[in-house]
Amino acid sequence: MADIWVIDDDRSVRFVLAEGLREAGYSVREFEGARSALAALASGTPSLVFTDVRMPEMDGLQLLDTLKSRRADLPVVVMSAYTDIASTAGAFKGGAHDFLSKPFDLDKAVELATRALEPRRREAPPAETATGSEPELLGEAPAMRELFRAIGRLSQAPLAVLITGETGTGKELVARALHAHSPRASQPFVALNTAAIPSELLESELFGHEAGAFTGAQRRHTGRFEQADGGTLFLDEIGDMPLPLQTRLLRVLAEGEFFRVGGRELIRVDVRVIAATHQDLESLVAQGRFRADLLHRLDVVRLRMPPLRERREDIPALAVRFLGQATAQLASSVKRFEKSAIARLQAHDWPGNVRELENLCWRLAALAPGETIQAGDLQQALGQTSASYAASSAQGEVDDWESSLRRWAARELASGANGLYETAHQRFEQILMQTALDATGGHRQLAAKRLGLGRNTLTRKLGSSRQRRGG
Ligand SMILES: Nc1ncnc2c1ncn2[C@@H]1O[C@H](COP(=O)(O)OP(=O)(O)OP(=O)(O)O)[C@@H](O)[C@H]1O
Repeated sequence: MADIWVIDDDRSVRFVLAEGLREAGYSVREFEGARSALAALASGTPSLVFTDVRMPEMDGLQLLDTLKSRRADLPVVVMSAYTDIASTAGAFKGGAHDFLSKPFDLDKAVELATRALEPRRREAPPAETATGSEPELLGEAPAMRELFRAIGRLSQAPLAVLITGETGTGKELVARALHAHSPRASQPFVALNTAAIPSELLESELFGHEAGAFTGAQRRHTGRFEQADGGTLFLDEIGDMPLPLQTRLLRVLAEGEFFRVGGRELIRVDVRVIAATHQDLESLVAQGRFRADLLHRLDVVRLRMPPLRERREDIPALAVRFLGQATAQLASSVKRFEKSAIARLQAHDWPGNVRELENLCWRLAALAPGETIQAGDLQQALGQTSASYAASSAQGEVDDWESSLRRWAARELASGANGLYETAHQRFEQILMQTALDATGGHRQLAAKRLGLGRNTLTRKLGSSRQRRGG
């Protein structure tokens, strides 16, 4: 009979789990710490281990390490109340069979044991240690805990992942977390928002172009695939990709090689692709707007981000975090939410999800008059943010670059950079001018008109921008 060991310093957890497993017909031994379990290894070996993480004498991840060094094929289930990605990924990295977040459902735990004791399937290859800064995904709701567990597990296998969810639910953050905890963590993470780039430029953004490949292509440009070589490419809003490009993408994903636009050199890359969408790709396939074979290739594993209104219990912690960050970064006076304000936030429906909440907190940090924020202070601000999200999905894009800019500025400031204004301003002008020129086929007068600039101003700005770039 399978012998299961349960290791936990918390007597009640140990008791409940052991009893549940015994009732299911397993023989169970209980240990209150890692040392006694290790000592018992001398006289017998378990078929499966459940271990807690935080225990006084030796922590569960260390125990996992020791157990794995002695019996690499022993399935170990790590249990913890700490379901942040660092813990779950730490467990999976250490070779855990699974991660059980506390408090757990006993039936689920028993079912997990049954599955763990089935003949072993092929496991993901061992991973290197992840490095780099970790995005902080907050969430205590069951769906988020489940998601963190999935991220921990998936980060070790280079599978394609499709992340679905409404705008602002954290899809990009999840993609970043998958990368940061993967063996590719020290390699680049490159993101491309398909919806934010004019379709005629998308191909060269993805695959790069040679100088002279088309009007406006003065010099060679490496595409995002090349930039992401060895790392992860995050393709956001994949449902907006034009069909011809879908065909090209599919081929590149299958073959791992491509030509730059206008190029003859075959480029080989090793890129893990993570795609995201707020659209229903199945219905796009049914309408003939998305290739079914591309969907299958991208959708090896699907992660669904719950909208914020489905996890209202997470709203207080998110709001407090965002308000704290915003006041710190704006160097404004410390502010806090009154209970009534938190209740008001929890009652709101958040069409713009976490991003809307984040934007609201920035607005409050900048504008709320007092040190405490009350329900009444929220009424107007909430009306404004939600109306803008509900009004049009295009607004989402505007907010998208605004929050990217904010993140960039905060990151630069945190790393001690100076002269941000000039750098950002130059990039801003350059991007606007180049995009307008591309959209008008290089016609300066028309581009100037579309931007609302005089032709001479545009020419002057283009000249100084070229000079700066040494062109
Ligand atoms: N669980 C979370 N914890 C902390 N911050 C979060 C969380 N989810 C989202 N955010 C924050 O909310 C904002 C929006 O997240 P993100 O850009 O990842 O959403 P998205 O789903 O990719 O949006 P879109 O579909 O519009 O591109 C970001 O600033 C992100 O940091």
